[in-house]
Amino acid sequence: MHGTATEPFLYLAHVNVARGENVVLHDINLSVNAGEHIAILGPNGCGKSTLIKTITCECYPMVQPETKVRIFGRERWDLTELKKRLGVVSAELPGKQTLQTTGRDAVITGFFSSSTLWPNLVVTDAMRVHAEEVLEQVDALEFAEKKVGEMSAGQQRRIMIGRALVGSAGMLLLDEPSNALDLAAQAELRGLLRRLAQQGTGIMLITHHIADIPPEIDRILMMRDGRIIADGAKEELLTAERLSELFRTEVQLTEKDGFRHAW
Ligand SMILES: Nc1ncnc2c1ncn2[C@@H]1O[C@H](COP(=O)(O)OP(=O)(O)OP(=O)(O)O)[C@@H](O)[C@H]1O
Repeated sequence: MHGTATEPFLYLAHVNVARGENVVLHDINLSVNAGEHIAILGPNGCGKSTLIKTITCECYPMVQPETKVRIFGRERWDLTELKKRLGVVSAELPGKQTLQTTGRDAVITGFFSSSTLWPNLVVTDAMRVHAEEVLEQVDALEFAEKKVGEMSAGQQRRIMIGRALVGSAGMLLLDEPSNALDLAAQAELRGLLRRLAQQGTGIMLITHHIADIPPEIDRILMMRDGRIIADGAKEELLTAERLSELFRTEVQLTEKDGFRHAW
C-alpha cells in the first residue's frame, strides 16, 4: 500500500496551516503514492477541506524550516500548471460561467483549468478526442450538448469528474462529491468511482457518507481537530468502534457487497 514502485503523488511533512486567526492543521505528515485509493474521514471542521486546499495551493502552510510540501515530486509549482494536473471535484462548479457552458466544453475546460471555454483558448484536435473518450468514460455522452446549468446535479457531477480527469495525472481529489445528489445519482456516482478506481485512477475522497466509499478504497485517514489521528488499512479503521471514537457518538456499521453503511 505504501510501496515505492509508483511515482509519489504527495509528500507533506510537518505542515501547519492557519486560516484567519487560527491554526487549523497541526503537524500534518502524509505520503501518498500515485494510484492510491484513500478516504478522509472526520467531524465537521476537522480540516479535511483545508488539507485538500493545501494540496491545491489554495491554503499555504506556515513557513517553518521543517515543513515540506512536495506534489508530484516538486516543491515549486506554477499554480495554473498544478491546477491542470490535479483533478479536483467538489460539489461546487468552477465558476458561474460554467452554467452556460455545454457539458462537452466544460470537460475540455479541464485542460485549461478554466470555468468556460474562453475564445482565446486554443483547443487542439487531440484535446477534443481525449474529451470525447472521457465523456464516454463518465457516461455523459448522452447529455454532452446540454448546458451545465440545465443538467441535474448528478449529471453535473459526472461532467465535473470528466473535467477533472482530462488534464489530471491520474489522481482525483473529491471533496464531498455526493452532496446534493438524490439516491439514484449517489448510486451512479458510487458506480463511477468504482470503475475509475478499477481502471487505475487514484482517488482521495472526503466524505461524510461511509456508503460512498467504494470497496477499492483500502486506506483511511482519520482527522480530528486539525490532526491526522489515524492513517492505515480500511480493514482496521473502518469499524464501528473506530468510527464511534472518531465522531464521539455511537456508530453502527453494516456491510453489503463490499460497501459499508454507517448510522
Ligand atoms: N475561509 C476560512 N476562514 C477562516 N477559517 C476557516 C475558513 N474555512 C474554514 N475555516 C476553519 O478551518 C477549520 C477547518 O475547516 P475545514 O473546512 O477544512 O473542515 P472540514 O473538515 O472540511 O469540515 P466539513 O466537514 O464541515 O466540510 C474550521 O475550524 C473552519 O471553521
